[in-house]
Amino acid sequence: MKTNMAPLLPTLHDPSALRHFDRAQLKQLADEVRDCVLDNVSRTGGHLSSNLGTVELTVALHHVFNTPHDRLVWDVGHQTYPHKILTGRRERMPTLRQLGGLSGFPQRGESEYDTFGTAHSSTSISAALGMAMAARQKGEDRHSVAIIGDGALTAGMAFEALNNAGVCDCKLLVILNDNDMSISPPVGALNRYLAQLMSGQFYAAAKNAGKSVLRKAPPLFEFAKRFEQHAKGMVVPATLFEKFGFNYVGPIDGHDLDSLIPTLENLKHLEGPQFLHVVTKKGQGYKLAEADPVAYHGPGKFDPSVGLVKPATAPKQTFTQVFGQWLCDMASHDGRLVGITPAMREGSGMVEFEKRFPNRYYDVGIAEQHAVTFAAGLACEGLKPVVAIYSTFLQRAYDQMIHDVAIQNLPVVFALDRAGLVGADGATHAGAYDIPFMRCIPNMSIACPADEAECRQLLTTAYQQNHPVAVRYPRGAGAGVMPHLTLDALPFGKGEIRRNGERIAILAFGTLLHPALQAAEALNATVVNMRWAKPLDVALLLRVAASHEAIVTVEEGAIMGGAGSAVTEALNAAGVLKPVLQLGLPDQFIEHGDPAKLLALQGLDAAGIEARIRARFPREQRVQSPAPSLVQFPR
Ligand SMILES: Cc1ncc(C[n+]2csc(CCOP(=O)(O)OP(=O)(O)O)c2C)c(N)n1
Ligand SMILES: CC(=O)[C@@H](O)[C@H](O)COP(=O)(O)O
Ligand SMILES: [Mg+2]
Repeated sequence: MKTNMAPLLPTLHDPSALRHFDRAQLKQLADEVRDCVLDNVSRTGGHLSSNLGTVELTVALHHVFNTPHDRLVWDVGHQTYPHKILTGRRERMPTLRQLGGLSGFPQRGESEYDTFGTAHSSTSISAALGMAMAARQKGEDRHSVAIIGDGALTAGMAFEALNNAGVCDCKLLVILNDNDMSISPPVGALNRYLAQLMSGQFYAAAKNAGKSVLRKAPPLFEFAKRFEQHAKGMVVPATLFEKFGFNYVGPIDGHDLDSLIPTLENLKHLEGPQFLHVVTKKGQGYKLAEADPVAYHGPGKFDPSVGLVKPATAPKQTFTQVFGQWLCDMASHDGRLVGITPAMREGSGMVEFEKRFPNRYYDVGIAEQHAVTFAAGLACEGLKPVVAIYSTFLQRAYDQMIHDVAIQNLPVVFALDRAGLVGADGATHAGAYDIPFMRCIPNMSIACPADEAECRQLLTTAYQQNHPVAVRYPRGAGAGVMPHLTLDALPFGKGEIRRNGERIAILAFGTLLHPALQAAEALNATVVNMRWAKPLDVALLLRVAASHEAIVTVEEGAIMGGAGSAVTEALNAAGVLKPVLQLGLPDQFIEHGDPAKLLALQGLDAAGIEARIRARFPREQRVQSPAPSLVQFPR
């Protein structure tokens, strides 16, 4: 709805003013916020369709609640651009997800309105419950509101929190933002249940019961009656959430401020845990995103008047695509293969696999822990599960990896996408820790392909093993070494010398082999493509160590406990005294920005690797090995 009123956003520096806006002003404000989201995301790229869907909800929340005193906890946080725009960050929106700019997610350090840092899903109810109980314990009068999507609600963690919250006496409101979408169409029994809640049949059966429940809460009953008359919203009891101990209200139209605002106002005055079911549309207000919310979930830059267009020249093949093709080829070859994704079908390159092998494809929802144990069960019965999972999301399933897969030594392949820095999503999504956290697990192996061709070969090698193996590869494209479409493997646990030089041997794990090779040209160093962080090719390492003055290890992962640490451990164990320079990601979180720039800032591009080696091992000085008397080796 466009009006002739002067724009409201430019003079709105925090949400306190909008608390006094009338309904017409709030509607105008929502329109302005939506335009602002579309305009900015089309210039920066980012999570578009989820944000277009939360505009009215955000306006209503900041209108009704006394933020930041009242706590809004957004789940995932990829839908918080309207919240950022309304909380003093509108002018910084052009910097979104860029180096030094606004984060794409809530961050406590960015604004006092960002009450809880997020980006991994399904944490909001736990965090909001913690805040609500803290308020109670401290005698503070405040509301805590968790806003969680229907996709995020599929995670076990969300249900752990509901289970706890339902018996807690505190001011907690959980808002389910139900747009009937995850990144891809939602899956599972919960989705079916939510669809039932929405169905006329359920509503008809529940309406009378709803009235009797609501009579105990007169103001809510009054507006419920009004909604019925106007057929705008409805109030029904819902067995599942009520059985968890919540007072369930909804479903209501999450784009209708006339429904949202009085509902929230009334809920504010009810005692005990409250659950509001709000129905929204992903992409609301931008026709192209409404029609294709998957494509507009996280687009790059685009012209809003045209929409997303196919690039004129085919872009370089990504590691994700290499994996997707390999998965289909291996599935054609071996009927035992099953593919599992925890809600990341597109991001993990499994769209084609689902089409071609629907009975061997499992999207288990945002449920990484379940995905891994489910794979273990499949493997017990002789199937060959491939779990495609982002490195950062595997963190959720650490115990499952140890307890259910590794201890039982089950042949599960982990296709670990987004290993290393991911760029615009920042620290929460960086695949920085997988080598350290997997390397210490007995029975696990870890392959680190240096390019696309090796990625395919090492996936085959991993698949041939009779124990768990992870193959880690980064976001996007690599050196452009395209695979042959055969299913040939590389030797298990073996590296290769890629360049013979003198003095310094650079041991590269993964795609940083290529900048390492460039650096080595200038240094005349030896370069080894190690390929495996575990098992380490110790024979090759010792051979190289014997013929060089110093070792440099390079990896796109945390230095502490990483592949470089494996090298120093192996040298120590063999009683070899050799200086080792470990290059990788430092002991700090690396924020969002262009991935190449971020790597350069960490000294992990060719120039940085060369400079750091020169600084540590100047050519004019002969490299000294550590004094043997200082080190005791066990016999
Ligand atoms: C633990 C975890 N797994 C996977 C993801 C990737 N992810 C981000 S948003 C999303 C879908 C969320 O759906 P929903 O909560 O319904 O929000 P919507 O985008 O529909 O608003 C997924 C799977 C994540 N952020 N965290
Ligand atoms: C919010 C979230 O977790 C996802 O949407 C993520 O941003 C996707 O990342 P990719 O673009 O690397 O698939
Ligand atoms: Mg959703």
